[in-house]
Amino acid sequence: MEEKQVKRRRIVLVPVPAQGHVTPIMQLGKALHLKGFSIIVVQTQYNRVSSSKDFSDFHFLTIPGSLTDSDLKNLGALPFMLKLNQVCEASFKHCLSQLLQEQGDDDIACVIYDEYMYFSQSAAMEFQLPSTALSATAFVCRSVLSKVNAESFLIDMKDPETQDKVFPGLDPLRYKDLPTSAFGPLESILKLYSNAVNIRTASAVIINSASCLESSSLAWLQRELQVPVYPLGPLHIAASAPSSLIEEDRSCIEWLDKQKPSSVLYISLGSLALMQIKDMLEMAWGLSNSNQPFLWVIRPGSVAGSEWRESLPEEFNKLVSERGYIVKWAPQMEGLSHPAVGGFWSHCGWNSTLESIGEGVPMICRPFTGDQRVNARYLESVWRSGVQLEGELDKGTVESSVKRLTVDEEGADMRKRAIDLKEKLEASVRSGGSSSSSLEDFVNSLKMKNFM
Ligand SMILES: O=c1ccn([C@@H]2O[C@H](COP(=O)(O)OP(=O)(O)O[C@H]3O[C@H](CO)[C@@H](O)[C@H](O)[C@H]3O)[C@@H](O)[C@H]2O)c(=O)[nH]1
Repeated sequence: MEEKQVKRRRIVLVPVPAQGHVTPIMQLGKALHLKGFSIIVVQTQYNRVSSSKDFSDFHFLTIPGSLTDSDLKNLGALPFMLKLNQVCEASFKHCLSQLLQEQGDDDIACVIYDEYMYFSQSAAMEFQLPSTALSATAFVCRSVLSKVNAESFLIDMKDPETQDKVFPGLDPLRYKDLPTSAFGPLESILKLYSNAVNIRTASAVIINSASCLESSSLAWLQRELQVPVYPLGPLHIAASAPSSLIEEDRSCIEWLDKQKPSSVLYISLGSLALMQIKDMLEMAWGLSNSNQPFLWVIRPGSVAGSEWRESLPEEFNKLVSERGYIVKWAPQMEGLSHPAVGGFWSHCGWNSTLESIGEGVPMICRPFTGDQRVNARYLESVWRSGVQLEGELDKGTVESSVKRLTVDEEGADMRKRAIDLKEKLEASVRSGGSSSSSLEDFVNSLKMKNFM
């Protein structure tokens, strides 16, 4: 007898073309696919996820973005995002209209877009399709974007006296911890923030965090945003979906296999951070003096000036061959879950933060920009599973913080707290946990006709 094919309703995903944003939206896609939806990923031609075996059931479409080579070379990340929003709206509308012609408007359950791809929301509205914004940051960062008037905040920040003060209502965050960006001019920051704050016009908001990590910020958002807020994180535990845009060097896992349990410091600064050679040398010497083994991800283009290898002293190269391992890109999740890894030196991007907490690994926090300072402050002062390095980087501080994390009693205490958080996060995505129930609620809301 012929098996009757059950028709799946479709969900359209619109990722930002950058690793830290692609990762959570693809994990969300995987989680929703497991709930019975068919997934269409609409990407621009910049930085695309490929339809690997992990996404063989997903359908991938590309919309033209029409940015010039000079735009791509010269625009910083924020002006790039603003421009992308201008140039993609028409092509996305065309794409949606074609999808609707194929099967009828009842068939698309929702357009889920990264909050910085806000052109998707106006396109969805034109076709009267429900839309949901995905926020790839912590609840507290999302609430900062809504609570802080960016214009007056940036003026206050010009006064050096203000920087160390706690921002009213955001304790323990200080002015200097709030998300500013080194990526673009003031004007772009204000525009992008104010557009992203328009998240209220979406039908709902999904956030990649869990209530056990930051319950009061979640409660504030649920009160203030006036649209349903679904905390579904950590998405990487809810649904594994490897979506690396850069080729992973798996040889580092073999190297980790040969190291002692909890001895290695894993160092990675995510997909965007740019490091100065001066800081890199201080790190190298501090690591050298700490006597701990290390696995260091040095992504091409992540060090200002291409001659970093030549800038390293010969002794450091010797040290790397004896006690360290350098790769261009690692399978990070596998690395963090490896028994040899005892600590993580991170820029505190939100994915890395969740992945580290999710594996019970304590952190050395050296944030660069944007939300990373908020995450670092929370890791040190709220979750108490990290130490933050502030001010000028020098080899003495690097050495002592590596020892604090991997050798001292303080590191063992941080590890205990990190493991406690890991257990709570795992419980939140298990059936009946807060994030798992929230996913059920979101899926049920998609079945209702009035979800708009
Ligand atoms: O060798 C590596 C290094 C990183 N990763 C992965 O790359 C992702 C990096 O994401 P994240 O830690 O969030 O850093 P960024 O790439 O810097 O992410 C941007 O986007 C994030 C989400 O909005 C923000 O929190 C950050 O501040 C912003 O810089 C993570 O999933 C890592 O597992 C690898 O797989 N291999």
